[in-house]
Amino acid sequence: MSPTISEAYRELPLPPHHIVPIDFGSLKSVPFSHQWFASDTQVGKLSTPSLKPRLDSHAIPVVDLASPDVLERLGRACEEWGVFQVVGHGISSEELEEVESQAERFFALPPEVKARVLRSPDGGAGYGIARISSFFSKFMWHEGFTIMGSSLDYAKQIWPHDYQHFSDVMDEYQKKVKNLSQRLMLQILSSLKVSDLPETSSICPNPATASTALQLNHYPSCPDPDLALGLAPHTDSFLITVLHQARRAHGLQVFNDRAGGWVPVSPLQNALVVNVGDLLHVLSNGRYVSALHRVAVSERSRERVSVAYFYGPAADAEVAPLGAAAPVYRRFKVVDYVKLKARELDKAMSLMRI
Ligand SMILES: C=C1C[C@]23C[C@H]1CC[C@H]2[C@@]12CCC[C@@](C)(C(=O)O1)[C@H]2[C@@H]3C(=O)O
Ligand SMILES: O=C(O)CCC(=O)C(=O)O
Ligand SMILES: [Fe+2]
Repeated sequence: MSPTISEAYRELPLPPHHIVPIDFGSLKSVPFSHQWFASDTQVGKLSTPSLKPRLDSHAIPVVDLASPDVLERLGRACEEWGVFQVVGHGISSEELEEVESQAERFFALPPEVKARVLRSPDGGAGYGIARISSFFSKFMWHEGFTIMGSSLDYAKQIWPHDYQHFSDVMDEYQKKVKNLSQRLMLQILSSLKVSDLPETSSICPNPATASTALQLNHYPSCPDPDLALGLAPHTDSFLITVLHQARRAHGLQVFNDRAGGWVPVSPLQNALVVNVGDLLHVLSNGRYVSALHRVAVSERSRERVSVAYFYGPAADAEVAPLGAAAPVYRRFKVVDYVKLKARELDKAMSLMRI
């Protein structure tokens, strides 16, 4: 049997307080455990003096997949930002809204029902706090539900007599967003203009063996948004992430060197946000940036939901810079990188440098 991404977490089980979220619904103020100060948001070299973004969001590229110069636009967006919004992606707004409302339906359940699908201490999928939480001294204003593969078994545990709809919606969405991810990956890889791309084997990647995860994110309404942080700064690990953020749900910010700070990624009607992940950064030999991003809790008494789809090569596939005369990253197995990141977080990428 080939390894799966979840197996990467076997060696590093998390304690329960890094799995089970607090009962946000019962809180009238932000507990000390969830109050962030400037020094808490330091991740490696990047510290953030304030949660207020410094710039406006117009700079984030919007790429229409139907535009004739789509490859050039994708390439530039990946190189300069590592994040962009796609329109003309073919997934209908009805479908996105349905996924969003099923996610809301799940998060609205009482804590003891959500606990039926709790992530296991040594696993990757299930309900709980984001895995990166263990690297920070404060907890995030966030709960998540990671689905790997079909959501049917989870749905049966959550709604024993009414599981079909949730499961149909989530699995149908995974199919569509997987097709979109594959299409984007092929275009992004051709935007790299590498002369001899390997066959659609491991790296390209092969949709039949790809590592995928659907992550439902919930940022509950918060009594004091200035004190809390939705999701701490991180880069996504796989090749690309395709994210749907609910309308009017501000909060996602991306760090950009050229812009000199945090830039909000404002929700755009019918657009999906695409992030370059660590593995695409490696394939491009460092040319495409794996975007550092975070989520601020922007508004009082407004909750926020987002749905992220992570797309990567098979867990046992090998990744290395494509066609680079002077590679700056070693060749490594995807599963080994996920293990290393579980231990080292933001240091993992530089440990793979030659
Ligand atoms: C398939 C993935 C991708 C994961 C790990 C695993 C399951 C859940 C994903 C997230 C979702 C929340 C942010 C993140 C940083 C986290 O803590 O869990 C992501 C992480 C990654 O991109 O590394
Ligand atoms: O909720 C968001 O906008 C971002 C979520 C995210 O970064 C993630 O799931 O990795
Ligand atoms: Fe992310």
